[in-house]
Amino acid sequence: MANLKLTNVEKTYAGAVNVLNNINLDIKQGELIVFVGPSGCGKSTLLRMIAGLEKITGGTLEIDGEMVNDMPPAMRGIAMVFQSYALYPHMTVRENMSFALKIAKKPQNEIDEAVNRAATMLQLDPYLDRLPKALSGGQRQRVAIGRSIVRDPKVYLFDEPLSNLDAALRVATRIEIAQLKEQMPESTMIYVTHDQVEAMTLASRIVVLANKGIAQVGAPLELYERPNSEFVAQFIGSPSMNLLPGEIVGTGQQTTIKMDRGGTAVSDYPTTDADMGLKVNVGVRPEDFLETDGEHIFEGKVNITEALGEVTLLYFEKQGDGDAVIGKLPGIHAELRGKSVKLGASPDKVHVFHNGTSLLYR
Ligand SMILES: Nc1ncnc2c1ncn2[C@@H]1O[C@H](COP(=O)(O)OP(=O)(O)OP(=O)(O)O)[C@@H](O)[C@H]1O
Repeated sequence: MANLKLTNVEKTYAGAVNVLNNINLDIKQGELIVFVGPSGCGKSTLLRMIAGLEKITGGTLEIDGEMVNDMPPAMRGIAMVFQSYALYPHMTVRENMSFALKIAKKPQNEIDEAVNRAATMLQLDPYLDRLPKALSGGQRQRVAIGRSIVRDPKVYLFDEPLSNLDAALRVATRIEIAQLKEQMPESTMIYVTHDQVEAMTLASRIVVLANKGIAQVGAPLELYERPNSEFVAQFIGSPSMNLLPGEIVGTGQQTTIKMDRGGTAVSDYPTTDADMGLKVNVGVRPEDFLETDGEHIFEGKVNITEALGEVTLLYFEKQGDGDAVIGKLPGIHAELRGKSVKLGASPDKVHVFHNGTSLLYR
């Protein structure tokens, strides 16, 4: 099992298309690292460079201290699970899972043992003699994962493994992957996804990629609670964090912000005298808004309500050229539609950004 170290990794595709720069990342044995970011930011490119399927055009990749930039994929001890499963259609589940070990000329008893162990881990025992076409999408993906487990790789790479599954199967398979990780605490995994919930629930650390580089790396709740920029703040969490313009009018351990559209926000972000008058964006997650009669951060008319059962989403009438504000209140609040509502938030839930950067990370 393995530690990975990426130092100043860079990717420029043929034709001088530069897609990644200055990627510095230490991945420790046993971590499950999730790469997230907008479409086209280079998540798959980075994963494929680690796998050896794509040339690293600058910087170094080390696995357990050894530079592997020019090492062929098969020598890296890496197994990759693809979104498309890539199973052999004419082979049974057992044959699919045995294939790599057969090619490596392992003794039959060793192959059987590895396949049976992986099948049990993935609850595939009843399907070992079936062909892939006789399996559900979730079962096929489990076979694809099983095929990598039998090889006992140093590093598992997952490229959006659940994106071909329907919503219910996604959840079930996500939980299976979490359980699998628990059964293999020593294994290092890197996982690419578009799905927020997968990133939040599976990752030991999330790497947010944007603008050809790493925007922030941290534990899921660290990114949720202390995003370093408006970009990360709005990328992590759904619906996105609201950003509302204002000006700093009080500094110290707590910061007071006069909101451009009326009201006042108080944040636990500390500031100094030098910050007086600074133009900022106040960030509040929809779920952190509280209805208030007192001092409000935002006041607006509710255009639409969406009752999801446990919560109601409030979509406010758009004000100025900013994004429409969204609130998420516990319970059912259809009665708020068309009403004017005042919202506040606890100071520990009020984020403050200047020029896109969090005041905590200046
Ligand atoms: N072979 C290639 N030649 C040139 N450019 C490429 C090549 N492959 C990918 N790119 C470009 O590199 C960038 C990153 O692509 P990549 O597939 O890594 O992004 P991604 O974050 O995985 O995207 P998505 O979330 O949409 O899958 C894109 O702008 C893409 O057009």
